[in-house]
Amino acid sequence: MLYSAVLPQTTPFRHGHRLQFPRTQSKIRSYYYQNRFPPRTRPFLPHFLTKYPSGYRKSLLGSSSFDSSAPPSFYDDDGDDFDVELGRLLALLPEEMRRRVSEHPELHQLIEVVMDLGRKPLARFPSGDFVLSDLPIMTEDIQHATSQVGDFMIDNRAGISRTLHRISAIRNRKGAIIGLTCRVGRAISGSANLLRDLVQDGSSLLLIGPPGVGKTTIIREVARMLANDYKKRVMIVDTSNEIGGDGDIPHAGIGSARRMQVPNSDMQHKVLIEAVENHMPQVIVIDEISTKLEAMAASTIAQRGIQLVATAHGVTIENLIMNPALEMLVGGIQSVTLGDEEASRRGVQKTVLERKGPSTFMCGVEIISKTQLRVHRCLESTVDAILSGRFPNVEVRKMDYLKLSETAERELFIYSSFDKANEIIVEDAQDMSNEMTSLDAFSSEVPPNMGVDCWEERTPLRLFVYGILEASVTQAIKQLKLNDAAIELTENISEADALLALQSKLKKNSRIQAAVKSHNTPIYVTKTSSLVHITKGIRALMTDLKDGLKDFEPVDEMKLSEKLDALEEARIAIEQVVIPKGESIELLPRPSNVMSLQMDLIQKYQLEAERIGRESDVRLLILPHRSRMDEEGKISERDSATGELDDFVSANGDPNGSLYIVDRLPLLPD
Ligand SMILES: Nc1ncnc2c1ncn2[C@@H]1O[C@H](COP(=O)(O)OP(=O)(O)OP(=O)(O)O)[C@@H](O)[C@H]1O
Repeated sequence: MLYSAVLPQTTPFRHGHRLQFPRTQSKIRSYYYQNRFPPRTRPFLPHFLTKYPSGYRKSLLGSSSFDSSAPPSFYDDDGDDFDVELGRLLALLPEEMRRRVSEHPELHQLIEVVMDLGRKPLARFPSGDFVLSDLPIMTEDIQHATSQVGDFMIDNRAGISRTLHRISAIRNRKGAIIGLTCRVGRAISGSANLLRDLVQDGSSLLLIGPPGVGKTTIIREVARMLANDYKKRVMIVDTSNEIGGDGDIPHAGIGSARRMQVPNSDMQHKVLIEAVENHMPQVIVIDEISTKLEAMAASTIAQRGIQLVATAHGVTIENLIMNPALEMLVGGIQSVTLGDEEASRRGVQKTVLERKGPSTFMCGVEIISKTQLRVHRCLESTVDAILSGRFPNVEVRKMDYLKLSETAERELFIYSSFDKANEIIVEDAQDMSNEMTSLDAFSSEVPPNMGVDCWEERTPLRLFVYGILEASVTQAIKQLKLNDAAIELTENISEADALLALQSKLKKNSRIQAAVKSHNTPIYVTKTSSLVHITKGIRALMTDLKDGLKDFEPVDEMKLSEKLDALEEARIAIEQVVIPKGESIELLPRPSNVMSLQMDLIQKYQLEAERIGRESDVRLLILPHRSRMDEEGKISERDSATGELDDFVSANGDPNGSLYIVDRLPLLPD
């Protein structure tokens, strides 16, 4: 039964009011679910407050009416505690909003409620935003909500006692709260099962992912798993009380793991060290490492042999390598100048980037979505591979939630899947009660080196379309009967795998030409925007890129490495020679697009540079003061920014270059 269907049987769902629920019905449901699902595999059940004595129910409806004589932990594995906790978040909302959100079919997947003064309130669901009221939010609505939550700390976050919800405030310049983001927190049994083998091994794990992808939820479950299932002494350093929930008694979702609160986020690194020195933990769990000090503290802890499980914001391991505050987590990066002999033996530039030392973490996990992860079992090897322009070994692990019936019950199913040389192996969906069997099978079947294919195979081809209607492209994709996920249209040229453009339009846009040139993106042009030509173009690019992926991608990776190398060279030259010594310095010869990147960096330091040398020997000379560029420098810069398509074709039009001509249409006017 849906939560919304339960609500009409209750009295108005307001702060301080008791909810009524027919006892007989609850007994039937409890019996049904307890027999249907083994512990820890039961879904979140919509029956509301079924097993609490009525006096206790009242205490769950708002922090101000919280009854301290209530049992220390009301959370158990039945899942219905989530309904209680969701109720406490919804109690922050005015009645009309509460009713509308309660009637939403995705109530149990609710992510956040957003209330901004003078605007219509929104509920965020996985399927998108839903307007909760036609009336704008008023000051009283915000006051009503904030009066029921704990104190807002320096990070502008507050919680609701004994729940996992996070209430974040937006303030005006005078400090008054004018907006709230109310994030629903959940303890999800099974959410870390894809990592169970690594957790059990004692590996230190670094989880990275963008905001809201589910990092905290996974890390909370890892803490519980380690403490309860593997009987480890686990200490959580809980910077915003998000892992263990608000209040002094931690949420039952962390099991028997202990939790240290952090007075303010600047103190996180100190509390980390204190945790080790005072409480003899075997495992430390920490959410959101974001500063150099925190990264240093984490690396100190790892050196003491403590299993560390942590999260950081970022999308891929590469993002960490590029982040000066966090690069230490992966061992730190340094620029090394090789001797001529060594450079030619390795076939690389004289200056290369290398990992400085051991990584703080054994494994890295990129969280792609709530159901998909990429595991780098050996983070050090991944970093070394990225720095040297190779593809890292990576395991793709997937989990799926399947809807079982129209009653919106959910049961967790698990897939273990990976790709091996274009072959996709997906094990049968299994009931969670069999999850360990599934995982064991998975772990033993994962080949030690899965290489590039497993990474690339699942990534859709990102296409930047120029001068052609997106609707036509979508229609062409349909005509070709391609998988929906095979092509993704992107508006960001730098992340595109290919460009599909109308020839006449592309010729007129030198900015796009320069951009694709600097990213080395293959171009496909059509002479007309007819569906026939577009379809031909897409077929050609799919075939080329599929066939050429292996030859093509490593080249791009090499290019990335060269860019990193060149930028690091420029940075070191500026910071160690030009600025402190006031001397000019020549960089190594580089391709023109890489020099443009170096030039951007130099300008960020408010310095200027000249291009010197000829042909293959062109390089930048960084000047110690602001000076006018000589004519040669100006001309080269202008050329790269506004170069004609003709130049571009002559530079890239060879069969091994990045220019592809659809249906052999000539690019230049006949
Ligand atoms: N496996 C899951 N199934 C359903 N909902 C989930 C799952 N994992 C997380 N969520 C929900 O998604 C939202 C975001 O999760 P969470 O706070 O863990 O993300 P996060 O990556 O830590 O975010 P941030 O970086 O902003 O702190 C929450 O409402 C959470 O309850």
